[in-house]
Amino acid sequence: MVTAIIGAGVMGEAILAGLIRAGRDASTILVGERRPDRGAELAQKYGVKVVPNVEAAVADTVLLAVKPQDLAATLIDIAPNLRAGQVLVSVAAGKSTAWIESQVPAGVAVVRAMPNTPALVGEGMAGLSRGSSVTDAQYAEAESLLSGSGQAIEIPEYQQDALTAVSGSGPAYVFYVVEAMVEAGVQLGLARDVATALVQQTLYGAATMLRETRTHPSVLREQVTSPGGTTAAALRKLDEHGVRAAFSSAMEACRDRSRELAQGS
Ligand SMILES: NC(=O)C1=CN([C@@H]2O[C@H](COP(=O)(O)OP(=O)(O)OC[C@H]3O[C@@H](n4cnc5c(N)ncnc54)[C@H](O)[C@@H]3O)[C@@H](O)[C@H]2O)C=CC1
Ligand SMILES: O=C(O)[C@@H]1CCC=N1
Repeated sequence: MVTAIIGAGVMGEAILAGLIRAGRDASTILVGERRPDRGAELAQKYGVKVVPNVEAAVADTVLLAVKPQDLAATLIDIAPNLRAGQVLVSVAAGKSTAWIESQVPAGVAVVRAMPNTPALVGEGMAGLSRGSSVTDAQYAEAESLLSGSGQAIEIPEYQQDALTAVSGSGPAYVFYVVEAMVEAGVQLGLARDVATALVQQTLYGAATMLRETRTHPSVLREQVTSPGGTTAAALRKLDEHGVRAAFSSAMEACRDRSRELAQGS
């Protein structure tokens, strides 16, 4: 079974790294990347073969990791080389299976997936949705592309825009919060490297508590919050600045942008 990754930028590399980490033989992976220097970099780093995207398109399973705005042109390029029975997995934000199916030969099994960048370190979270003609075996093959780099769940396609707002874009919100905490620590007089180390380990520890205790986050937050203490003073300020409401409206904007991308803009 040969797997191809067409578009090997941030996300394409994250999935490629996951496949290699999961034990997939590099000789069974083709990369179709239009930037020659980027292709050469990945060939050297992972031992995969880099080929023109039209050649990559003949693989048993083809993962498309180009920008949503580049997907139509990419499908026009590769459609003549696709055939019924192949599995085509797209990670392009907003792009529906129905639309992709309309661009490729009948019988190609289309799966829409929304991964995230922690896939690069084996801790990704991906949501997958089947198109109109995907067998269980074909779905399992698509899932194996993503599960090598973290967790993968199946969701109804109408929920893909919401999932994008939570886990697809979610790492960016976390990194944004980290930046804000480090800057605030520096403002409070800590050296930048000290503030960075404190924030990183705090994030890692809190994430590990969430995963290992399986306790509701509000309970974990209360454990930190002594009555009349320091944390209560900080949380009151976060509420005063509307941080919860800001997350709600940011994630609605993310969902809406995913819907707009479906229309091609
Ligand atoms: N970056 C992220 O956190 C996530 C991105 N995605 C989706 O993944 C896709 C890729 O995003 P990124 O990796 O961030 O973009 P990127 O810009 O880093 O990578 C896209 C790559 O595709 C290549 N490319 C474009 N057209 C091509 C073609 N016709 N043939 C061969 N190569 C071609 C580009 O040279 C580039 O290397 C997007 O559709 C995005 O919606 C999904 C989940 C998370
Ligand atoms: O920002 C974007 O459009 C992509 C999709 C999800 C994460 N990054």
